[in-house]
Amino acid sequence: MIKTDVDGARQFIDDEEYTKTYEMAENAFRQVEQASGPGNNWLGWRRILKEPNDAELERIERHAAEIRKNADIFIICGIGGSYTGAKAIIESLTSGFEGSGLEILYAGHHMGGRYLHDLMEYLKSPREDGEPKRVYLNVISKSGSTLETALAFRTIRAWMHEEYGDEAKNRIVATTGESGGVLNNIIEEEGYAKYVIPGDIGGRFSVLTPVGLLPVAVAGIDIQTLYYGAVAEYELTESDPGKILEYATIRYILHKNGYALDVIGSFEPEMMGFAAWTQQLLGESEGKEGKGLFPATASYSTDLHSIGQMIQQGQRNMLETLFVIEKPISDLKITSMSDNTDELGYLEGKTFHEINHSAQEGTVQAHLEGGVPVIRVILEKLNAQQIGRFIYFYELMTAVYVYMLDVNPFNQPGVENYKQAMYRLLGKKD
Ligand SMILES: O=P(O)(O)OC[C@H]1O[C@H](O)[C@H](O)[C@@H](O)[C@@H]1O
Repeated sequence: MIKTDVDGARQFIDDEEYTKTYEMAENAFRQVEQASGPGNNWLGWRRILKEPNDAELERIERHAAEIRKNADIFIICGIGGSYTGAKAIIESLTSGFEGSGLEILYAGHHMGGRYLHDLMEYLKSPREDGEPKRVYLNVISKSGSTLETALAFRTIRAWMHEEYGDEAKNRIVATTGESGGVLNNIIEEEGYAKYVIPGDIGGRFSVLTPVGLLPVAVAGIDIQTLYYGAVAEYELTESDPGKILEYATIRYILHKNGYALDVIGSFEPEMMGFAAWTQQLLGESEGKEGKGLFPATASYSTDLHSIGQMIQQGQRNMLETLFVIEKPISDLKITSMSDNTDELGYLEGKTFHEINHSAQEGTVQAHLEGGVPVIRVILEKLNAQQIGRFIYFYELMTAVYVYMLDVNPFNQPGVENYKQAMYRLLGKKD
């Protein structure tokens, strides 16, 4: 179960307003449950947990094991919902310092030429033993036409075909919509392996489809445990959505009362990928029709030394969401020393977890005193099961809360505007 601690936000909310608004949250949940709200053909993220596709999970596991055996580098080529979730899971559950074994790299998430140039140089450079690097590529795009992803894919696959010849087609895997889109034409022509993103699941809700599951399995994470964690949270919240409704109610009231920003962060750097994932999930879902809380992110305690000042004493229009991990991720202790020149002797014997926890508690106290409502979303442990639960928890909370705003959570019409202007400048026909 994902737990929440909303005491730090409730003190900013009137009881009567809370009770009245909670009924709205119940109605919004019913809209999700009965598929009766706007965008009701985009609820596949619930369907896949109600009826898990074990055959697909097994296919992904088999394929990932083969890639892990043969690859030096696995490139995740996608943007937005087509990479944020996989990146968040991988960063939360694997160490960044493995140093050997399979390396996971990212492409197609921006159009910086230097990054892609340097990535290509790195791919082309030999391994330490002088052998060429064995590169695998997973291009992920629901529409199959997103420019950032398509350009990086063109660059990398052209090189892979040159480098590996016919073998390239066994090293390139495509994850896209069932049909249509340029990517499907390429897959057909080249014979790449394909995974389908179901038509009723939008990008930012797609992490528990092959979009996220294949890269995560390639990273060595147990996707069965992850997936069934989400299933367990789905089942729990179907019969008891109380925590979700409480959270959505509070967010709705704060929004209505003029709050403009939700600063989403964690004292665990491992959770910052999820701050980015949540940022897209909430931002593209609620930021329409002049509504929505801007989802900002803050990484603690790092950012206490920069925007912490603003959170404490800037304009009073922000709430804060903290992702908390209850059980220590590490038991690393403060180093004992014979002298106390650095004056840190008073911390000897304590773990970093204890100190980080005190920093968190102190920050929450200070922010509450400074007038910032704080919501804590709590995972018991940092493991695949809890991460699966966390993903569904946020997907459902987002849908419920955005229905309360009387907004369709599942489209993103505003994203098209920059694309049209950009394509005009680039001289794209039609
Ligand atoms: O998977 P794709 O079709 O390439 O889309 C990738 C991303 O870009 C779009 O512009 C949307 O704003 C996002 O919601 C989406 O996740």
